[in-house]
Amino acid sequence: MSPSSLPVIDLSDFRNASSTQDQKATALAINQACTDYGFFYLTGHGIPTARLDTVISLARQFFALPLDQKNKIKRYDAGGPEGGDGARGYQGIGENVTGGRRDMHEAIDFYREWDDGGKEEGGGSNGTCKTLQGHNLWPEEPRELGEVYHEYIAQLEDVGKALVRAMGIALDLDEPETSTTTNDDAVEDSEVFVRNTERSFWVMRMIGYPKLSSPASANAEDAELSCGEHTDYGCVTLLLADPTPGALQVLHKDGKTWLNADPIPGAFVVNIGDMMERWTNGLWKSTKHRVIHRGDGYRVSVPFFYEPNFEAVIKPLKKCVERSGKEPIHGGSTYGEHLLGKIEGNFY
Ligand SMILES: N=C(N)NCCCC[C@H](N)C(=O)O
Ligand SMILES: O=C(O)CCC(=O)C(=O)O
Ligand SMILES: [Fe+2]
Repeated sequence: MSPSSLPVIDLSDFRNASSTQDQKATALAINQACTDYGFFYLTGHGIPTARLDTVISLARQFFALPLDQKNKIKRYDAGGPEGGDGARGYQGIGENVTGGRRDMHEAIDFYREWDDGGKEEGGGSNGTCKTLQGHNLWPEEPRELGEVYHEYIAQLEDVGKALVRAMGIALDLDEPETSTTTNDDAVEDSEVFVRNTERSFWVMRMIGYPKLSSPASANAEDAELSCGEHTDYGCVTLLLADPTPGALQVLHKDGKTWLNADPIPGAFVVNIGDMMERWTNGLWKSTKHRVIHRGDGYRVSVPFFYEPNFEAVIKPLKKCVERSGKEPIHGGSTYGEHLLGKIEGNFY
C-alpha cells in the first residue's frame, strides 16, 4: 500500500466556509477517514510550509548538540532543575518506555503551562499535580527555538480547534435521533469537543531518532524500536515529521498489516486519540502506530497533541452509544487521570 493511500483532508474550505452547511462536505470526509483508518493527512491548515521547515530544522540543531548541553534541561524527575516534579524536559535515548521496552529516541516534552490559579496550593482549574507541575524547560540553543515554538504552538491550537469543531459536525451530533431526551443530551451538540478543549492540556514532543542498528525483524521479541506500538491519549495529534520515508507505521483495521504513513510536504499526519475513541464509543478508533527508523539519516519529528482540558470528564456520547449498538465502552473519567496513568509507565 502506498503511503498516500491514507485519506487527505483539505481544511481550507472548512476554514473559509460561512455556514455549517458549507462545512458538511469536509465533515463527511473526516467521518469516513476516522471510521476507516483513524489516520489522515491534513492540508489547507493555514500554517506556512516555511514555518514547518523552521520547526524541524531547529529541532535538528538542538539534537545535534553535545549531550551535556542537552542535559542542561534534563527532565525534572531525571535529576533536572529544582522547583518541579514534572514530566517536562529533555529525555535521553532509551529513557522513554513503551509497552515496557526502551524506545530508541531522545525528546523534549513540553506541556501547557500548569494552571494553579497563581497560588502555591492549587486553586486553579488544575489543582495540584506532582507529575505535571513545573515549567517547561526551553533550550538556550538554538536561540530562536523558544520564540518560534511559542508562535507555532499558538498556530497549532487554532488548527486543533478547527479540527475538533469539524469532528463535532462530522458526527452530526445536532441531529435529533430518538425521542428519548434526557438532561445529558443537552451537552451533546456539535460543539462538545470545542467546549472540552477550551483549555486544551496540549503536549508537544520534539523527537530525535537515530538510525536503528538492530537488523531483527520488527516483530521479533528483542527488536529495537524507535517508538513501540501505542495509541495516543487524547483528541487529535498533529504530527510534523521530516521527509524520512518508512519510519512511521500505522496498523490497518485488519489488525495485521502495517501501513507506511510517509510525510507529504506541508501536510500534517493526523490521528485520533483515546478520548476521541471513548467519546464516539469506538465508532472512531485511536489507531495503533509505531516508529521503526532504519533509514540512513537522523530523523526528526514534532507531534503536537491537541487534548481535552485536564479536568474534562470524558464518557461515551449518548448518540454514539446508540449508533454503535454497543454498551458504553467506558464509565467516564477525566482526561487528566488517563494522562497521569500513561505518564506513570512512560519512563525508565
Ligand atoms: N502524549 C502522547 N500521546 N505521547 C505519545 C507517546 C507514545 C509513547 C509512550 N511511551 C507510550 O507508551 O504511550
Ligand atoms: O515520530 C513519529 O512519527 C510519531 C511519534 C508518535 O507516535 C508519538 O510520539 O506519539
Ligand atoms: Fe503516537
